[in-house]
Amino acid sequence: MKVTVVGAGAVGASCAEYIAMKNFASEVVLVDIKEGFAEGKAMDLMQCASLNAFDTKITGTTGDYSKTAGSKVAVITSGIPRKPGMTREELIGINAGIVKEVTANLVKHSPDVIIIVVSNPMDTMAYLVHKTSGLPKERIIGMGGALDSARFKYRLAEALECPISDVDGMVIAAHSDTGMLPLVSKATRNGVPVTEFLNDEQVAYVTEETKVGGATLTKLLGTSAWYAPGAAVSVLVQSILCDQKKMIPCSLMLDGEYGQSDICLGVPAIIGANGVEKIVDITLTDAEKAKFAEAAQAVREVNGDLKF
Ligand SMILES: NC(=O)C1=CN([C@@H]2O[C@H](COP(=O)(O)OP(=O)(O)OC[C@H]3O[C@@H](n4cnc5c(N)ncnc54)[C@H](O)[C@@H]3O)[C@@H](O)[C@H]2O)C=CC1
Ligand SMILES: O=C([O-])CC(=O)C(=O)O
Repeated sequence: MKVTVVGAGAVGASCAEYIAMKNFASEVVLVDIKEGFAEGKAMDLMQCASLNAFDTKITGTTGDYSKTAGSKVAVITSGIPRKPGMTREELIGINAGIVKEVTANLVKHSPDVIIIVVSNPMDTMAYLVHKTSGLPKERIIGMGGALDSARFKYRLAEALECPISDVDGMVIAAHSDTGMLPLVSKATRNGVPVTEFLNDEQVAYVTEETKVGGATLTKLLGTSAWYAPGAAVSVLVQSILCDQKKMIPCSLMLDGEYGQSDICLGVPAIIGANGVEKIVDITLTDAEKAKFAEAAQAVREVNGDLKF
């Protein structure tokens, strides 16, 4: 099955690389606006095929969306990343126009496509795709929670001084420095609540470092991260293409779930061949419910800046 990745920059190329390396897609089409850039990235990646033993065909195009026709999944990574000191929300002015235009081109050539939105501010960009694409809500997925949960597990394992594979945990709510909600109450080390091992100070450190995970990397790198974002997208794409029905937190259009409507926010969902197969309603503590509502309010304000 064919996957399109729009934006052949840092995140887009990483998405294409991880998808190809996992060898579950027949073709990945990279699209970029910069002349020759997607073609070059595709060629470089294809020259890894014999070295890394994958058969996925990777092609590139400068803006010719006819090459994306019949895509099962399209990933939108086009747009600018933040620089140190910026918030994701500050990217809305440039990225909204790009995401809207790219969405229209994708849907024109692949009316049955499932869109994964990566460009920031992601929750608002996912909302924009809902409002402008005409696609059913099951076929629009914002990627944030998969990445934020991976960062949560990284920080938990660091605090617990244990392998990351011993740790489980999930981050929901907004993909923003203040609106992320790492669910400490549900995080475990081999099934045992992490709160049995970590004191309040350690828990507060893990929570805060998780929330600013993207900002920390942006400060270190001078631009935002790409390896873990690409890997997180590849997990979502694989769950769709292979109908794995994994439970993954994603930014989805809510219609009463978690007390919210007409907003995209990170919630756990079953992701399979049809896209979003079910939003999973989990029990939150009162404090978590309050934080979820606070995050929703902040995202709603950013959504208010959109012009359709
Ligand atoms: N949701 C998430 O978890 C994450 C989101 N991001 C976001 O992903 C986006 C991309 O980040 P990077 O790849 O680091 O940026 P980048 O600058 O390396 O790549 C972006 C690419 O988009 C292309 N582009 C711009 N306008 C286009 C258009 N109209 N059509 C096709 N291509 C176009 C550019 O030419 C560039 O190659 C940013 O908005 C960033 O904030 C990044 C990491 C994680
Ligand atoms: O931090 C950023 O701007 C990019 C992003 O969303 C992330 O890495 O989580």
